[in-house]
Amino acid sequence: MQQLHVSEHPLVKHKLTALRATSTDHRTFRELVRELSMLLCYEATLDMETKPKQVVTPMGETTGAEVKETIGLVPIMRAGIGMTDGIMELLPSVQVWHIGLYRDEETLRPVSYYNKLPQAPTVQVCLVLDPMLATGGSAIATVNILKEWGVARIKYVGLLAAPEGVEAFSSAHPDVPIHVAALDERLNDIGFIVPGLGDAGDRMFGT
Ligand SMILES: O=P(O)(O)OC[C@H]1O[C@H](OP(=O)(O)OP(=O)(O)O)[C@H](O)[C@@H]1O
Ligand SMILES: O=c1cc[nH]c(=O)[nH]1
Ligand SMILES: [Mg+2]
Repeated sequence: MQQLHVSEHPLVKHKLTALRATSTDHRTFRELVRELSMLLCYEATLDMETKPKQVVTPMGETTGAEVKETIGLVPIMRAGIGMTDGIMELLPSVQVWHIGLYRDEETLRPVSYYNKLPQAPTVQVCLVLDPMLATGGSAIATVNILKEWGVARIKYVGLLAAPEGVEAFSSAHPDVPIHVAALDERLNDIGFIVPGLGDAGDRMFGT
């Protein structure tokens, strides 16, 4: 589990606690997901490559930096959509490529329903966005799609992970780092993360 990065940031812990609470309404839930996503993105992009860039200031000139890599956000619908907006504001010239997957309630296997990736990759780095890594099936399937597309570097950014999901994901994709706000205790018998936060998509969109 070397590729697992669990945030230690006090703000992440504070906001995640509010997110988990049953009493948190849909609007606040969305706002917290947005804020947590930005904080986690900051941590997940600490190793992003830059190149020197000259800048003229009112007081002179200096060498600054600009992000070198082209970055793609890959939100897994539906719940991953809630993580996209805030991160788009942080990252310059980002592209967003949606992937539609839902988890079959009986088998817990991901079912694909949307993928409009063009033939050749248009980004160098992809951040897969989905709040919940439960069995890991949805995240594994998405990274399979991105590797087949030809993306060189991929990271997963989520909010909560179950140990079972981390294990499965790390075995399938040992090269892909996982960035989350917390590693929870376990999955229950219907594949939900415990203590978790319930159904992320339903809480986000009020369904
Ligand atoms: O790790 P897994 O076992 O694959 O489970 C995680 C998936 O389940 C949830 O999506 P869901 O299927 O509920 O779809 P939704 O976002 O449309 O509600 C969640 O957002 C992940 O995509
Ligand atoms: O706990 C869980 C597991 C999968 N998907 C969710 O939204 N919540
Ligand atoms: Mg759901």
